[in-house]
Amino acid sequence: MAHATRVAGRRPLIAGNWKMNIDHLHAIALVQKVAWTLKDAGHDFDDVEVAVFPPFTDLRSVQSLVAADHLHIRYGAQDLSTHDEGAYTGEISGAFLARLDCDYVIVGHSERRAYHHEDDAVVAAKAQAALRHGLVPVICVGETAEDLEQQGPAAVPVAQLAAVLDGIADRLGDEAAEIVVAYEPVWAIGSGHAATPGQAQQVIGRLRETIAERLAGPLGADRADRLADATRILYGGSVAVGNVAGFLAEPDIDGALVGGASLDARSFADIARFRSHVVTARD
Ligand SMILES: O=C(CO)COP(=O)(O)O
Repeated sequence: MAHATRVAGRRPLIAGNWKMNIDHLHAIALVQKVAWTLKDAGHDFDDVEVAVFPPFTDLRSVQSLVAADHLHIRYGAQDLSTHDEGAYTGEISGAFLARLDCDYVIVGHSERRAYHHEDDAVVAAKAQAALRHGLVPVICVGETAEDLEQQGPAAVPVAQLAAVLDGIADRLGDEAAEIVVAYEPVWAIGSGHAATPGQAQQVIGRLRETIAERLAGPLGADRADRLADATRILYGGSVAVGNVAGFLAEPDIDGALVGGASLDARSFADIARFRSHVVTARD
């Protein structure tokens, strides 16, 4: 499938993953400031969606603020349990996240894969759990520096995505089911060395093809193609005000998953306003 131009239906998504930063009191201030900064700048939230992913303990505060002030900021959690309820100490059910009006939940972030030993089967089960509760899973994939050296850039992210798709294909038969994919090369996360837009486009183009190829069997080629065209695929890894527009100028890149720069209201708002940036350097 060739994707020369961005499909009109894919609304860009600028997502801020706060990781284990910002307690619930600071969360209110940060979300308010992001919302006000964007409102003052005339941001069109229907044109570019903005979402934050605070720690679990912040979600209730964010929910209350967003509802009370009618903010257009969307939000989600950084993780969820594979289980729905029961004796799983310390776990958080997707049902609870849905009750807090979360739209999204991140699954398979490389930090969870590395520090909590989550393998593809666990990530697939988490994506399943998200869809079970009407949450959109933001499925993270990406290669380490070692993978890159040994297998090139696309092999590991493609295999990771294929494994998750196999686990959720039965749920994606439903036309309403939605997923978001985030390509985050591990070597680019928190390093200050982002991939180039061209590198990211190359892998993300392959990820889009993988959706079409992998789901053609279970869903039929037409539905698989439609889903591949409709799925938003984000780039993450040292996204900053100065580089975001270059990524979004690529045909298959539909947004950014921002870590460090999402903790500062001004930076995150400026990233969300990428349409007002001039793209100067292209590789
Ligand atoms: O891991 C990330 C987002 O999920 C990216 O983090 P940085 O933007 O800090 O590199």
